[in-house]
Amino acid sequence: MSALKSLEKEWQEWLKINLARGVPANNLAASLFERGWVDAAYELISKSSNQKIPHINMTNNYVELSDKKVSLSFVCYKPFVTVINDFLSPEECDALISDADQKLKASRVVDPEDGSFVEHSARTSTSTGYHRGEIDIIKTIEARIADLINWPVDHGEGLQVLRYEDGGEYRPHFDFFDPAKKSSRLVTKQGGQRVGTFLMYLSEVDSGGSTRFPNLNFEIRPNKGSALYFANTNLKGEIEPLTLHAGMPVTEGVKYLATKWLREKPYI
Ligand SMILES: O=C(O)CCC(=O)C(=O)O
Ligand SMILES: [Fe+2]
Repeated sequence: MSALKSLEKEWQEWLKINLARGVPANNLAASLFERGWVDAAYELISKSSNQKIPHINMTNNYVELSDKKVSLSFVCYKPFVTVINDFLSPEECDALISDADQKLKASRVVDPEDGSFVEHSARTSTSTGYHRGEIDIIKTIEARIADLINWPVDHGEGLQVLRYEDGGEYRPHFDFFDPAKKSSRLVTKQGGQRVGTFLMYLSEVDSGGSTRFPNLNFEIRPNKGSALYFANTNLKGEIEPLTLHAGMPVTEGVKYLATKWLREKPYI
C-alpha cells in the first residue's frame, strides 16, 4: 500500500494543491516528515524529484531484511534518528572485534584546514579502517545496512572499528562536512556529502560510553549488537546542525563500535 495513498484525504488534497502551486516537493515532504509520516515523505521525494536519500521503512516496528528481521526501538523525526535492535548477532560482533583487535591504532579526525587525517585529543580511541567488502563478515554487514536503509553499498565509506577504554571519548562533533569550510570541497570531491551515519555497538559497556546528542537532549546507550542510524542532512539536502553528537567517556568496561558513514554519491 502506498504511504501517500494511505494519508488522510485532507492531506492528500493539501499535497495536490501545493504541488500544483509549484511548492517544491521536498518542502512538502519536510512537513509530512515532521508529523512522523516518514514513509509518505520519502515516497513523495522519490516520486517527484531526482533526489534520493537513505530511507528505512517505518511502517512497522520491525523491518524484514533479506537475511533477518530487526526491530526498531527508538525514533526521533527531526533530525531522523533511530535505534535498531539486534542488528548484529553476538557472534558477528565478536568476529569483527577479534579481527579488528590486531589492527587498532590511535584514531584520527579530518583536519578542518587541509582535509588530511590527523590525531586529535577530541577523539581518544584506537581504531582501524577497512575497505568495503574487505573480509566476509564486513561484506555481510554492508549488504545488511544497504538493505535496511535502501542505500547502495558503493555509497558507503569503508567500515571503521573503534575501541574506547577507560576515559576514551569522541567529543561533540558533526559527521557532515560543513560547506563553509575550506576542507569540505576536498573531502566531498569523491562521494559528496556524508548524508547518514550508521553506528553499531559491538560490546556491552558497564558504565558511560553513550552516544549523546546535546542539542536533542538524549543519549543512546551501547547495547551489544544494536545499531544507531541518523541522517546528517535534512529532506532538502541541507546539513542538519541538530545532529551534533558525542561518544561520551567510557567509565567502566571497553566500548567497541563500528562506524559506517554514508555518502550522497558513489564513493570510490
Ligand atoms: O562513539 C560514539 O558513540 C560516536 C562515534 C561517532 O560519532 C563517529 O564515529 O562518528
Ligand atoms: Fe560521529
